[in-house]
Amino acid sequence: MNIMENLHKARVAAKETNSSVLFSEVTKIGMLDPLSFYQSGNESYTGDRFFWQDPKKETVLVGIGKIDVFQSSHNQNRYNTIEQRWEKLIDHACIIKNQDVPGTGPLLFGGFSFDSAKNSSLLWDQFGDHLFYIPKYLLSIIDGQAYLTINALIDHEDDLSLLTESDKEKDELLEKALNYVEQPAAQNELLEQIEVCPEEWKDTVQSAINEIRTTDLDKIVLARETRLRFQSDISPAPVLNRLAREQPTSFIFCYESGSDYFIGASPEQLVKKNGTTLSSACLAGSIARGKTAEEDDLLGKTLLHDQKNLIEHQYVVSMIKHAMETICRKVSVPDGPELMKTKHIQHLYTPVSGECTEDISIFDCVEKLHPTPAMGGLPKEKAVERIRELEILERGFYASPIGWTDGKGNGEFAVAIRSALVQGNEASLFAGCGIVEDSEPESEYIETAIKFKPMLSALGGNLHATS
Ligand SMILES: C=C(O[C@H]1C=CC=C(C(=O)O)[C@@H]1O)C(=O)O
Ligand SMILES: [Mg+2]
Repeated sequence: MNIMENLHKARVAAKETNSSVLFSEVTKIGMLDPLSFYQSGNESYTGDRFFWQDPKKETVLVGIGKIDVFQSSHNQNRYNTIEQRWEKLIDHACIIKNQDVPGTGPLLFGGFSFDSAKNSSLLWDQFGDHLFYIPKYLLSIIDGQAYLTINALIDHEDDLSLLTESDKEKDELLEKALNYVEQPAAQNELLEQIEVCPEEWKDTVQSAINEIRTTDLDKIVLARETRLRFQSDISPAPVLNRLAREQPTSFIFCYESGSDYFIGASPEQLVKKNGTTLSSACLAGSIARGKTAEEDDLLGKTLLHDQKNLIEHQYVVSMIKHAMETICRKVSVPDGPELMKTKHIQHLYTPVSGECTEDISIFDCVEKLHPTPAMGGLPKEKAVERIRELEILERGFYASPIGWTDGKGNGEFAVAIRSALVQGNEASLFAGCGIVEDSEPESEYIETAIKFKPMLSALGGNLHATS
């Protein structure tokens, strides 16, 4: 069946179902630099793009344009609402592809705010409670092979020549990407760097420690903000470039919405779903990198045996293991943590895997897992409630699930830490840390200062002021 026949079929289906039908066509293409493709949308699609790269670079996704948006400022039942809307579209979708490769074809990309019960502020007004969109053009590089998807929503009255135009535009974007010559990024002077209320933050940490010692609260993650102001607007591509270079083992993401974008390099996976195979990661407990290999090694060994950090980590392992057991037939967790090292910091890390039952969706997994005690605390509800009351910043999408799912329900979500919200020439950076009984405000403060470094470095901020 050729494309026109398929489109015709989609239009008939739209009439029958009395709703728009998702049309998706995938083509295998030659290798393309994902950042060049991202840049090819500079002129026409700023505000409507996303970038995603997993640590192993098995899945690299670039979305340009959007054909449908799932967004709300407030929603009690957000995971289920999105899942149902996506399933309904997929059920009637008209998908043309030769091979069933995860991450190609119809795809929903986006994220949630940390806490849907927190009143949303002006800072995050472009994102809301949750924001997902289906890209118009999607470049997927899956296990080293590139694919280009065109998506469209077809109504029964649509003029099908619209798609011929999209096809032409796709070729123009590809052509631009292939000929893209990277210019050296112009120097963007940092004018101001403000740490938001550091002393108050330390006081809050101290009162949280007291609360942990005297109540049933075991752990709470408290975050703080650093605000940067530059001479001129901060473009996403050079920042992505630096993140990809400096944090190659992290999830690199950028999510544009209108005039703002949310960008980061997170070392933490929330969940990956491939068929019924699930994986998740426990990442909590931190120490600095050493200046020499010996010092680094010593710091790593210290972390692996430090009681405070092991307890901080163990709360995360127990919760994730338990959450996975509610949706999986089988869950595997190694006996003890290993080290995960990134450029600026090392963490205790325990991977978790499992086989879920057929009826479980990736949104069910996200709902069960978010927020883990690496982002919220323990007990979960109490910790989230206290974060809502104690923190002066608005987390928005910071420390929240961000990622993708495809038409088969495969997908992956990372936890959006080591991240910044960029608005014109300003950026808000966020970093938090797990407070437990034996925490000390000053060392937790230093830990958050280290966690700002990946974004400070990628944006060109001043590293010395916070180290
Ligand atoms: C909340 C953050 O880090 C979490 C992830 C790894 C280690 C953490 C810690 O040791 O406190 C945090 O739980 C952040 O980077 O903003
Ligand atoms: Mg910590």
